[in-house]
Formats: sequence, structure tokens, C-alpha cells
Amino acid sequence: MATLQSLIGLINKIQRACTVLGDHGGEGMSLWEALPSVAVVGGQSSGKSSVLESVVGRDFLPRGSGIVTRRPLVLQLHKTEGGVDYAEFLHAPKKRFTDFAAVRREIQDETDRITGKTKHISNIPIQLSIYSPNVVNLTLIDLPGLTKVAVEGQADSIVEDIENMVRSYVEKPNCIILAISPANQDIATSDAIKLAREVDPTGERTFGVLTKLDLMDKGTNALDVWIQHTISVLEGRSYRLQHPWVGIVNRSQADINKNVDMIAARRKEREYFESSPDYGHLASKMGSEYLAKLLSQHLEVVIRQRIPSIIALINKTIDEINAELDRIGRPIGGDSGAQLYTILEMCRAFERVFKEHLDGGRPGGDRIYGVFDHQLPAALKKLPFDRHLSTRNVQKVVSEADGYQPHLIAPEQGYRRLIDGSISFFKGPAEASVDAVHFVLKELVRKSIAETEELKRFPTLQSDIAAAANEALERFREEGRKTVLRLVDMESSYLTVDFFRKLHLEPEKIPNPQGPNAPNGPNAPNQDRYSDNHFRKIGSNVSAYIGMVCDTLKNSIPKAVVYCQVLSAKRSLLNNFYAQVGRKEKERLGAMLDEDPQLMERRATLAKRLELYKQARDDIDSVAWK
Ligand SMILES: Nc1nc2c(ncn2[C@@H]2O[C@H](COP(=O)(O)OP(=O)(O)OP(=O)(O)O)[C@@H](O)[C@H]2O)c(=O)[nH]1
Repeated sequence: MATLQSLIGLINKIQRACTVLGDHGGEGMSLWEALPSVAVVGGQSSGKSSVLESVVGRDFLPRGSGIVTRRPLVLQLHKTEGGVDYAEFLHAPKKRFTDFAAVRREIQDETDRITGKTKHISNIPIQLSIYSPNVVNLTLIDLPGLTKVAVEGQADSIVEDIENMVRSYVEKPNCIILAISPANQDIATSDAIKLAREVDPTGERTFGVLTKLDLMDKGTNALDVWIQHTISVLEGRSYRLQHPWVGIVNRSQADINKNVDMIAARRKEREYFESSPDYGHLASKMGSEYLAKLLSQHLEVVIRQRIPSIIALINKTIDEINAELDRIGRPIGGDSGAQLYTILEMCRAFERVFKEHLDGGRPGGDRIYGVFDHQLPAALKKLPFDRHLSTRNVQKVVSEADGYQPHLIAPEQGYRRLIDGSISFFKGPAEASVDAVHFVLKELVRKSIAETEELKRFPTLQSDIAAAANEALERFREEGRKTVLRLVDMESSYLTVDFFRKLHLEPEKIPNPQGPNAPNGPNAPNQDRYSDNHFRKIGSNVSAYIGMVCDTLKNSIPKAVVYCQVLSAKRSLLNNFYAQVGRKEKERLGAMLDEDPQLMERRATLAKRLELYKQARDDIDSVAWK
């Protein structure tokens, strides 16, 4: 019996959990649907409410003549270890009823609230929990009585409406049917048995209950035949169901009027069967207490059968919740160690994606080569050396460098000035390469942040990482800028001596590109021709030298840029950030892991659901293996 208590208590627990989760059945196979319940079905005034009350052991249901039960009543019985009995309605959860006459009034009022004070019915259930040491754990459903005719004030459809509503409860395969028939009517015409046979043809979940046995024992001959018939039903010889029929003696209207209490009624019922000449031999298998026991035993069997499918359903739900939790990300532990760990994990995930972009696993890194392959050569080509090394400018620069004494052999100062002036032009394209690569890297940082799945839920951390990475890129850009400018300056600082030494060994063979009538062509005056040729040669020498420098820089600028910017970004983009994070207080770390409030709420709800389902599974496991 102890096992049974815990088993049914567990089912009540799961059902309560379902209510908390808002899982009342409906679409698909829900947990609620998988659990058994007991529905009381019978004609009007057949004694349904009386049977329910006997099982519960309390007076609390509205009773009277005519149609009394007009809404389904879902009744959960909870066995307590002691203390006073009390009741609670789902529609008024804060109110504890200890006066059961008040419970009866509340059922009436709550019925009227939906149906009005008419004789109409409603299929919206009233949910009532009763806590008492004198009950077994059961969920019972009291349903409006089946009828054959509408009474005055009721629509003709009511007969069908009630039948349909009752059918909607009892047709569920997990519903155990308590089919109530009064013994003073022919079972052949019992609406309860008719409906039960329809929805449960094999009779495996139907319990036949005969009420009002006491109303037919004041013997006449005709009654004797009737009683023999009743005995044959109770002995299982006619109208056989898979479960034995149980005879019941409830309180008569006169008992109710005299306020005979439940305990006295049970005692009276027991005495009735024990002393009955007709049913005495069946006494141990009759009465409301026996019915309650029978029901409980059956529930145990049914629940045990259901355990595998209930566990499967719970496991499926747990898997679904876990999958969603994985998708939106697990909650982070509250201690600073866990927070720090999470932040570093996120950073590493970002760095992984960023490196993939550079190394070719993801697109974008090739744009850096594009800078060296197109942008830099194009910019170098556009440098205005033609203008700077035109004969006129060469003459101007050389003359200025000579001062009052024109040079005699080679214009050493003039060469230097022309070369320095030319080399300084390289600074523009060198800096432009640094900037271009900087912007490619910045764009890759932006992309990598957006593509790091793990980071998606942490908008604050996203912008922190972006800020840290961009700050580092700025530093690398500055480093790159300094380095390429230094490369250019180095070209000015020491000239390649061999180049000029070789010049002397070469014969003069400078064609005049500007034609014979040009100012320095063959038709120009002699003096001019001499100096023009002279300066053109200087210009051409400088130009050749600058061409050589240009080739060198075209190769060395990319090396400097990659060294200072690309490799640094790959190696140490977040190094400063790591140092900063390591020094941060717990609160600051928490703030970095701020999430979208909606997401947090969703996670909390899911976590709660998960907890409930896991609890339910643990409970079932602990009972299932007893
Ligand atoms: N003598 C006697 N009277 C009974 C018995 N069972 C029920 N009654 C009386 O029959 C009347 C109807 O009983 P209820 O329990 O209200 O019947 P019900 O099926 O719930 O009625 P509705 O909800 O109106 O359909 C009441 O006056 C009860 O006292 C019984 O076993 N013996």
C-alpha cells in the first residue's frame, strides 16, 4: 500500500507540474494526457456525487433534485500526514477552505459564474484539490448527469450536449470510467453502461457501480426477482465487465436532511452489507471504502504500464529543452572564475575566426595581397618623377645647389638634392599601403565578430572585443607607418655607391627624345646644347637610380606592413585586452557578459521547465524500481 501511495502521489505531483507549466493537454501527446484519471459517469440523480463524496469521505458536493452538476469538477485528492482537512480551488488559489459547506457553496457559485443561474451546462472544468489524512491520492472527475429528456428551460440539444461533453472525457484511453447505475433501474437501460461500452468495448477501464441497493430490499415477490438479478450482476454473472461490480449504499435524502455525517454513513454502509441476507456473502467486496481501494489498485497497474511511455515523453521534452538551451547558450556561473573563463573562451573563438580570415579558411585575407599587388605599384607608377627630373628642374635644382661657384665635374650636391627630393615622394604610397591594410584588417575584425556564433548572445562583450581589437590595430598601424617611413628615410641616408661608380664607365648615349627642333635639339645654339645634354644626363642618372630604389621599396614596404600589422594582429590582437580583463572586478566582468533581457528570461523559463521535468523523471525512476 505504501508503494501505491507514493506512486499515485507521484502522478498527482506530475499533474500539478503540468498545471504549473500550462500543459493541460491539447495538441499532440502531452504529459497530462498520458496520466490516468477517474471519471464518474451516470444518469441524473444516479448517485454520482454521493459516490464521489464517499470515496473522499467528506460532504462538499452540491446535491438536490434535478440537474445539479452542470460543469465538470476535476477533483484531486491529496493524502496528508495529519492536520485538518482543507480544500483549494484553482480559480482561487490563495483561499483555503476548511468549511466544506463553503466548498459546496463555492462550487455552486463558480458553476453559476459561467453558466448563469439557469439549467445550462458548460464544459469548462472547476478544479478542486482536497487535502486530508482520510483520503487516498486520486484524481476524480465529476461530470453532469446523462439524461434522456430536456427539462423546462433547457434547449432540446442538452441531451446530446451532455452526452458529448461526458464522452469527451471518457473516450480518452487513460480515463478510468466509474459507471454509476442505480440498482432500482434496469441496467439494460443504464446510460452510464451504454456510454462506457461505446468508448471502452472490452471493459478494461470501466468499473460498474450499483447504488441505491438499500432502496429495493423491503421484499416483495417482484422485488425478489430484481434482487436476484442484482446479485447476479454483483457476482459477475451478468453484465460482466473485466473488473468486478461494486455495490454501494449512499445516504438517502432523509439521511442528508438529518445531517448524518460521512463517518456514520460509512459505518452504516458497512453494517448494511454485513447484515444483509442478500449481499452478506459479498460484504468484503462491497461498499465505498472497498471501491476506493479497488480503484487505487487499478491505478497502480495502469500507471506502471504507462511509466515507459511517460518517461519517453519526459525524455523527449528534456531533449527538446536542452537543444533549445544549447541554441541560445547555457547560463554562466556567477563566480568571477567562471565569468573570466567564459570571456576568454569567447575571445579565443573570435581570434580563431579572425585567423581563418587571414589564412584563407574564410574570405578577405587576399585583399591584403591585393594592396601589395595592385594598389602599391599603381601608386608608385603615378609618382611625378617626370616633372621632378625634367631637364629644366634638374638645371634649377643643380644650380641652386652649386651656389656662386658652378660645379666643375659632377654636381655632388645637386645629385643629392635631386635624389632626396625624389625619394621623399615614396612616403605617400608607403603610408597609403599601411592605411589600406589597416582598413582591410578592421573590416575583418568586424566580420569575425559577426561570425563568431558563441559571441552572438553577448552584445556588450562584442563591442568590448571590437573596441580592443581596433585599438590594437591602431597601434599596429602607427608601428607600420613608422617602419615604412624609416625604410624610405634609409634610402636617403646612404646611397648605393656602386651605381654611380659604374656610371663613369658607360659611354654617353643619350638620345634626344624631344626631336631636332626642341630647345636642346641639334638646331639649338651650342652652349645651350652642351648644358642641356649635361643636365639631361644628370636627370636620367637620377631617374635610373630612383627606379632602382623604387624596385627595392616595392618589395620592402609589403614586408614591413605584414611584419608590423598583419603578423601582430594574428599574434597579439587581444593581448592588451586579456591583461585588462584579468585585472577586472567581479561586477565589471558580469557587466561584460550582459545579455538580451528577453533571452535571459527565455533561458530562465526553460531552465525551470527542465528542472520540473527532471524532477518528475527522478520521482518516477525512484518509484518504478521499488
Ligand atoms: N437511499 C439512497 N439514496 C441515495 C443513494 N445514492 C444516492 N441517493 C440519493 O439520491 C439523490 C441523488 O444523489 P446524488 O448523489 O446527488 O446524485 P447525482 O448523480 O450526483 O445527481 P446529479 O449531479 O444531479 O446528476 C440524493 O438525494 C441522494 O441522497 C443510495 O445509495 N441510497
